[in-house]
Amino acid sequence: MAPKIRIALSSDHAAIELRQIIATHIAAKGFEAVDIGPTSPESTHYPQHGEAAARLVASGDCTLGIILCGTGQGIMMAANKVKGIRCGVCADTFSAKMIREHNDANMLSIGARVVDETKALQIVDAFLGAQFEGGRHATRVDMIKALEG
Ligand SMILES: O=C(CO)[C@H](O)[C@H](O)COP(=O)(O)O
Repeated sequence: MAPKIRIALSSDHAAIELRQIIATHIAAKGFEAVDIGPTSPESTHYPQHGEAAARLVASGDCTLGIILCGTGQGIMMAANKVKGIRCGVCADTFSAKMIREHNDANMLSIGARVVDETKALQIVDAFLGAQFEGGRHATRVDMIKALEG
């Protein structure tokens, strides 16, 4: 049997419940959910959680990552500071599909205060179900990589 694709998950306090729902959802779909928390509802700082998930992806420990905060924006900004990470915030399924197909995104960010559970799971499915198309998009992704220095 092929090893399960490992998906890193993290969030801040604004998205704990939704993150856990997503972890259960993707595990039911056959992925390995590597949920690194937090589990406490205490207020915390999204940069550290974004970085932690991003490092799992950048190191190759996990293939993809899904991160959440209130808007999805701050944790996305933090994750994108880690070399090798291409993370987009999505509030719709079209964008979630396109960041994989055109941008070769390896992380998805979702705002738990922006979308409801149903939409969030649709976004996750769109992201995980899409594949990078390569071709002309590879040229552009290489240009993004070149900006990393
Ligand atoms: O969305 C976020 C970052 O982009 C955070 O979840 C949000 O800023 C947290 O706010 P608060 O401390 O008021 O719960």
